[in-house]
Amino acid sequence: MPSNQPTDSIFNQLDAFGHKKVVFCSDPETGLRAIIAIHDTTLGPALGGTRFWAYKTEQEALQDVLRLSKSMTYKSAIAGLNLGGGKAVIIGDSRKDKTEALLRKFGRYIKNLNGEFITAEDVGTNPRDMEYIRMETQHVTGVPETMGGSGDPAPIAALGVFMGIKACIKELYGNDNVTGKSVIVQGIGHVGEQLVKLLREENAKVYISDIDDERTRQVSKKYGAEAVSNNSIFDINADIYAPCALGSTINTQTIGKLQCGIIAGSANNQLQDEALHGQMLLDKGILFAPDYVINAGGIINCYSELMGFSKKRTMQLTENIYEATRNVLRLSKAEGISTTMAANKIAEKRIADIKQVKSTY
Ligand SMILES: NC(=O)c1ccc[n+]([C@@H]2O[C@H](COP(=O)([O-])OP(=O)(O)OC[C@H]3O[C@@H](n4cnc5c(N)ncnc54)[C@H](O)[C@@H]3O)[C@@H](O)[C@H]2O)c1
Repeated sequence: MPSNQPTDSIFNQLDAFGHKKVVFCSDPETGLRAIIAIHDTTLGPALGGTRFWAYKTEQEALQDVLRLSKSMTYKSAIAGLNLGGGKAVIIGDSRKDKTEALLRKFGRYIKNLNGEFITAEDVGTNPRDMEYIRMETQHVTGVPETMGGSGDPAPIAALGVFMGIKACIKELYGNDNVTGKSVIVQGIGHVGEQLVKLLREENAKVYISDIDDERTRQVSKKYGAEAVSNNSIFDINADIYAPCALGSTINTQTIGKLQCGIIAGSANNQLQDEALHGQMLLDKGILFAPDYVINAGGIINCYSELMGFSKKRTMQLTENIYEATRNVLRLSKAEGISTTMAANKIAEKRIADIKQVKSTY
């Protein structure tokens, strides 16, 4: 690394994360400002969602897309998919700045990558948005069922998280029964709401919190979940904390407050510092289901769509998250390492093995 570069130099950041390619998309006419990050394509094309978010700074957007795309590499690897890792962020307020022209222009940028990057929904985007992108490029999944796609991946993502929760319960309690367990679901958007539904169907006690008060009221009423304020969630004595909003909610401050035995949710990059906070959770005896292991249902849905969608196969692959989580927990226990380190080891081994396979022509 050149020594005369500031530590926040873009190139230094790319080197630190090990990215293959990062594309900056700027189109003043539509207002598009986006970053597409392709982390690794050893296992296949880089697939990852497009997040539409009002980042405070460009630096924050870059950090997010670099972190998220790297975890997509690991997510697909551990789920056994033939996909690499990528992600995109569009900078803006999804409720105000989203237009057909902006999304289609973004689609043109994806088209120019010739299949090296394939996208899908993420926070701030939905199947309708994918439909616009689809008008410009075929390299998009999660398009509506009416257009031959698999639709919203959120229910499958929630099923995967539910399987991860069950695997953790099995580890702590000896059986994987959710009934009677108490769960805090933070963020009741596309995935969070579906998770609340699955938990309530098996009679878990569910607490919910969201920055959107109206939505909290609706979901609370619909499923019989108890609404709590976002400020007080770490004061609640629940068995499980399921972060389903944005990343970095697990940090030195919140770990100090957490009273649960299990953390398992859908949000990407839940640990503010993977090594430090993974170890802190291990030391405190909190079982952490690595986010990218248990939230792989969404990517599995997208992968199925690329392979010719089969609901049955998608469900089977998603249910396998139970066993994938169990494998991570076993390795963590056997080697006395954090669950994130254990998951990374399993994912990195698969990538290294397949790189070796692909070295022969
Ligand atoms: N949608 C998928 O298929 C999928 C798949 C895998 C992982 N994920 C991840 O799961 C998380 C949720 O995804 P989603 O599709 O449900 O997004 P979403 O935008 O539908 O929902 C996010 C919810 O979190 C709420 N929220 C935002 N900040 C909050 C805060 N500080 N505290 C409490 N609530 C807050 C929002 O109001 C919203 O209701 C994201 O991190 C996403 O990357 C989603």
